[in-house]
Amino acid sequence: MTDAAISIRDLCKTYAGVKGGAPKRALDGVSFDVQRGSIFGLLGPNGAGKSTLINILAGLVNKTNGSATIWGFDIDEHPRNAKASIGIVNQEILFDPFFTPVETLEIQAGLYGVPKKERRSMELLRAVHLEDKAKAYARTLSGGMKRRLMVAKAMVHSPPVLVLDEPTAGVDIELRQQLWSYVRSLNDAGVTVVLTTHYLEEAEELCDRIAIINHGRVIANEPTAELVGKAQEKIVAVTVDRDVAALPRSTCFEKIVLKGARTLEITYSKDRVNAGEVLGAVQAEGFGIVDVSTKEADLEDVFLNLTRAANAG
Ligand SMILES: Nc1ncnc2c1ncn2[C@@H]1O[C@H](COP(=O)(O)OP(=O)(O)OP(=O)(O)O)[C@@H](O)[C@H]1O
Repeated sequence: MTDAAISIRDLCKTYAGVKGGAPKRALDGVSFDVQRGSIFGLLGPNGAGKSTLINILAGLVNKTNGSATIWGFDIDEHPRNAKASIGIVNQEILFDPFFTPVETLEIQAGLYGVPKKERRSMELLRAVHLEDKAKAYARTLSGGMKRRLMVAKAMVHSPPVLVLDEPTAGVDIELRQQLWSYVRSLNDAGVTVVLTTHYLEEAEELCDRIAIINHGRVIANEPTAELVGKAQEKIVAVTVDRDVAALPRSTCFEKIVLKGARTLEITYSKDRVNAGEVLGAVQAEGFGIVDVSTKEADLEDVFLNLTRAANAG
């Protein structure tokens, strides 16, 4: 029995080849835990295996090997309890366009066996800012509204774990912010959240911990701050005391470009040199330093470095 919200061990999935084609190994021994109460990010390039993993948790895809528990319930031994413990928002928008949002939620609650007096369809619609659309046909909702209805639909049975598979694809910035603030409020209320996203800044902003999956394998699984700290390349912008006629040279610099008459943008590898050495190299070329600013590495850098390294290895 594990205390994790989700616990995955050695999960493998091989899809049979279509029409005599080669079988496809989509998950190749994936293991990780999602702590209760956290927001966990699952990142990876297209085709990495994220949807396969989520569909196994949802009971929509049969795993080839390995095990998974949701809220302590093994998906093979206690599939009903495991399913009741998780709400999943899929990439595709799925609901009957002829039902209204409130009907959609009532039907979903019925499917999960939520008794009528425990249903909270209007409360959920209010939370996702769709109260005034409660009785409109779902087909008349905008893309962003449909997406938010999907989130409300995933929450009808009040699961302790909410999984969002690429929930903001095609959602504009304002609605995305609204969606995230709702996800945050659910998390504040104790719901464990797992999300897959291609928006790295978003994962960086929202997630406590991030796992990166590539070609069906986990290549990183760390607290967000540590993962971001892993980016090796740093950029420092240095403003010098006179116009730069010729760029200074040094083995400390990975790259140097002139930004305006007196500002140098220098990329350096922080596992090789430190900022002091970089500035010293500029001074050694006869420049006085007037101002300095650094750019922190973001997740995009880490992600590219890790996937590049994993692909090369
Ligand atoms: N039903 C299937 N039959 C055969 N191969 C499949 C099937 N579903 C997925 N795959 C393959 O398995 C691999 C993983 O796909 P999956 O959809 O899990 O990736 P993903 O990380 O979710 O990608 P994306 O972000 O594009 O959705 C891909 O190579 C995909 O082509």
